[in-house]
Amino acid sequence: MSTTKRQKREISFNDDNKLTVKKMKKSLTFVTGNAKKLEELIQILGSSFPREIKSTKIDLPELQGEIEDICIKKCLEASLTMQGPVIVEDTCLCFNALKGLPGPYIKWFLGNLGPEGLYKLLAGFEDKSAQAICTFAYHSGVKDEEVVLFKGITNGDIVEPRGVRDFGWDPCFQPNGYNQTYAEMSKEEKNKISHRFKALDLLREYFIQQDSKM
Ligand SMILES: O=P(O)(O)OP(=O)(O)OP(=O)(O)OC[C@H]1O[C@@H](n2cnc3c(O)ncnc32)[C@H](O)[C@@H]1O
Ligand SMILES: [Mg+2]
Repeated sequence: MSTTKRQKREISFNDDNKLTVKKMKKSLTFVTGNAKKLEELIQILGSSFPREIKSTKIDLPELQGEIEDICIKKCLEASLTMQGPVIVEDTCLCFNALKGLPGPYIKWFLGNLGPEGLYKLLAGFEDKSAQAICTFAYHSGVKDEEVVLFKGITNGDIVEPRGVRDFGWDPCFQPNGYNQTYAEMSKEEKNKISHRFKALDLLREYFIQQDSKM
């Protein structure tokens, strides 16, 4: 094993003058311009996650294209900027009646139309169903290593906005099997079923396995 991959250890003497060796968590930087995403990530991963999460607020450029390509490019950009292990995330809201649009362009639709406008976009369609898709991308920071993707999807309907307005399109997304929008649910409840939770669950498993090999 190369020394760069070996887990750092903290060596100290305890009260009885015995030598203790504590494994130090390796860090992982979440690069995002969105404070709400970071807040949810911290709540979902909790303190048992094997890496220490750091964050840097950078609004990375997002190229047009398929979700996977957008995430891979965004992640490589972040890795180059940070020169170390990074994760980035891209969230899409895909209306089935519109064949998946706005999809990755939801930020611009939301910014211009607001949750009301998103609901009205589907006025002419009977099908109000939508998919909330969260894709996390990880890069180790090591040149030539590949980006790893983790995707979570929650299905639901686009409804007339209800609930608090503190995070994006939450007021107009009602997950299947619930009569509350994401914005009407408590944060704990949203974080148990959300697109972000599902993606982070896969990411958590990946790091538990990776770090247990060290
Ligand atoms: O820097 P990044 O991580 O890219 O943050 P961003 O705010 O630019 O985020 P995206 O590019 O992924 O665009 C997704 C849009 O959807 C919004 N959004 C993301 N996750 C959401 C969630 O769980 N509920 C409601 N709105 C969400 C977010 O505020 C953006 O307007
Ligand atoms: Mg963005």
